[in-house]
Amino acid sequence: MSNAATYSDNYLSDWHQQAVTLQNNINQTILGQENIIELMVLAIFCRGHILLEGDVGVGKTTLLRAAAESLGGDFERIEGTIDLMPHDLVYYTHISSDGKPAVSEGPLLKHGEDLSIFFFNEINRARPQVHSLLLRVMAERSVTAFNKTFHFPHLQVFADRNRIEKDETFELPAAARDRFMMELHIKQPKAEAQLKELMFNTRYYDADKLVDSADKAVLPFNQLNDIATAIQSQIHASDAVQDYAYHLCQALRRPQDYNIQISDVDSEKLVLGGMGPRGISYLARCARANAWLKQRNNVIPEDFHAVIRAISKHRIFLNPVYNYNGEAIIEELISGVLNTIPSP
Ligand SMILES: Nc1ncnc2c1ncn2[C@@H]1O[C@H](COP(=O)(O)OP(=O)(O)OP(=O)(O)O)[C@@H](O)[C@H]1O
Repeated sequence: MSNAATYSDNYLSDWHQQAVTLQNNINQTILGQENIIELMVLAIFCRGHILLEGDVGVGKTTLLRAAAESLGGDFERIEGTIDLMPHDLVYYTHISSDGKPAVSEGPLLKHGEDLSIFFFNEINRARPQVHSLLLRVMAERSVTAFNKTFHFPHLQVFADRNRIEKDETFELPAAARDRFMMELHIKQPKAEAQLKELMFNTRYYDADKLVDSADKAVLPFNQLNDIATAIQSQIHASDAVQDYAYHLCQALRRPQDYNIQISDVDSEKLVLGGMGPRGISYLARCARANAWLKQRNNVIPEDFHAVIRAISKHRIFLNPVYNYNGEAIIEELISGVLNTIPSP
């Protein structure tokens, strides 16, 4: 299959340049996370929500703030706490300057249609009632309050959660995790030079200053929906590539049908649930966006390989007997699938 074809449409190439600028901008702020940043850029151009998870102090919040600042539009941030209630996102009550009780629009409502990024820090510290409201907002980009429906057509939710601290937290249910296009796992950089840089370069000591140093609003955020639609309609997937992607998804769901062997695991009983239609369509959309970012007008198997982990891992549910080693097994399953399904 040829992967040399490049798209000719000016609209797509102008936007490609802007996507590269966005990517470089975030990379200049955050050290050693090139792969994660590339995936975030893909999610942004597919209009997908992102959940970031990692160890403590690895720069999750700083990365999400840097991405939000670079994107432009109005930005709102909320801290997940155990006492946060759904209405705290929608309105708050206070005593106004004339001494009377008053109700004002909360973080979700106050920016109207200009709300571009809703950043939910430590999402798993918030209660399930709050998660449910957020789910609706993520799925429908709207919320009903004061007898009226408010719309946020440009909204993208970025959330993070700490991988280590699980006390007094509320795990996100499967349905909530499925609404996130990608779940990204961030680790500290491995390279000695980068770790020394993070240790000794004062630039990285103050996250506020660091985020402030990035160029702001490098994209017209309110046109992202249009470019996302154009990418999906103009980047093609041949029948052979569609077959390939179909079998990737099937094999992740039913590895036994593809004779995929995983050490010490009964493949017949391994997977309880895999990617549903939302997940597989996210996979196809991100593969198209990846082809576009690599300046091709056709999708190739490598486009699926680039995004499959970020999209499928949080959608694969194992038989509980394998949960003790779940992460390693899912990784082995994905590698097994990629090695087994023949590329067209
Ligand atoms: N890869 C990185 N690039 C730039 N700065 C980093 C990086 N990793 C950590 N830092 C710096 O470390 C500090 C902590 O970062 P941050 O608060 O974003 O981490 P976190 O993962 O969100 O922490 P927590 O787990 O407590 O929520 C900040 O000053 C940030 O600038």
